Amino acid sequence: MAEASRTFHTILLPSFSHLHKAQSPAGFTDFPRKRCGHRIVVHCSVSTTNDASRTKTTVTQNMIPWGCEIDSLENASTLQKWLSDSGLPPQKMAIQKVDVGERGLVALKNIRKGEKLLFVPPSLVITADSKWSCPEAGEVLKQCSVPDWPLLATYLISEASFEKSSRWSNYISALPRQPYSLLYWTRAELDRYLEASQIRERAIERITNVIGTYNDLRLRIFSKYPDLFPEEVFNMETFKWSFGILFSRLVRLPSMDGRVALVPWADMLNHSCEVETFLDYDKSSQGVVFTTDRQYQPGEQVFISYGKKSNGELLLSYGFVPREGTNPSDSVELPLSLKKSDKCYKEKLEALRKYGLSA
Ligand SMILES: C[S@@+](CC[C@H](N)C(=O)[O-])C[C@H]1O[C@@H](n2cnc3c(N)ncnc32)[C@H](O)[C@@H]1O
Repeated sequence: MAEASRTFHTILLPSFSHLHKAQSPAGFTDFPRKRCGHRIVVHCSVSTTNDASRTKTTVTQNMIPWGCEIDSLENASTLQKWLSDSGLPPQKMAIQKVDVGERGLVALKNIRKGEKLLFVPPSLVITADSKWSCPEAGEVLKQCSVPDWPLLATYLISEASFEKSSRWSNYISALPRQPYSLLYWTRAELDRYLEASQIRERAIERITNVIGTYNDLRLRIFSKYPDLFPEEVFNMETFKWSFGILFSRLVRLPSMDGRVALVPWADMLNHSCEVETFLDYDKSSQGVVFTTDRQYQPGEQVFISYGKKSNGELLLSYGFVPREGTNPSDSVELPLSLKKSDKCYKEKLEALRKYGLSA
């Protein structure tokens, strides 16, 4: 979440361009053309065919056959049980329906200001080094030096397609089937609702980047290994989903050298503009934690900060806008231009520089 989406531009695009140059990556052809069995296949057509090695699920266009409704608690208790069975220590919070953000973490007990909460162990955190249910697919991406963002997007789809045989199945079942994201907005909606906003251009750029990233992966990798990356599973629709999940849930952990990670449980925390605390890896307790900057009574929703972002930036990455007048970090970008032919060019330039602006 916090700050992670900024890295999409700075990390993904420059390093991904090297994939273009890598016509024949080292070891590229050495991988066995092996099929990873028992995965769900996403069909965007009406079909009822059965295949011995794969469970085929027919879905209507634009529907992802995993996850749950964004406002549903249907898989929340299974997620909580799986997390505690897998090493999450007893928590002072639980997933509940909330007024701000559909689902969120709510205090079960008194929580003091300055208390460390969560303690999600590294074994429950998804990073670019997580083990693949289909190790051959992971090997191919690593050999091709695919950067973290597209690697994680592909990993998430791959694990989702393995359903119960993936170790993350309880986590993925509790993820929204369609995250709130500008990636799902049509061009007409962007033009209409973001008409006067700089965010419109950034949203179009982001959508273009996601489409470009998927097309690059398809061209350079998926088409060469169709058994590992079948198009019924790895397609534009599933990538829109996985990037929507990453934009709205990925965190950058400063104490882990800025690594990006999906942190189950911690990613149920919603954002408040009033709160200053954020998630990080705590070396002493060896888990992802945050330290409360206020006290909470039982029944109160607990928040973190996704960063000091404007309403537009929150909409761009997380698909929501805080209530009007509640975001002290809100700002708008005003493009300024100064012509050299302007009679007061020097004075205006000086005035701009004084406030840290350039012409
Ligand atoms: C990291 S997830 C938090 C958990 C999420 N509410 C859920 O049910 O899965 C981030 C998403 O939560 C929602 N969200 C977080 N903070 C919010 C807020 N202050 N107001 C409205 N929605 C919020 C947005 O949909 C955002 O994309």
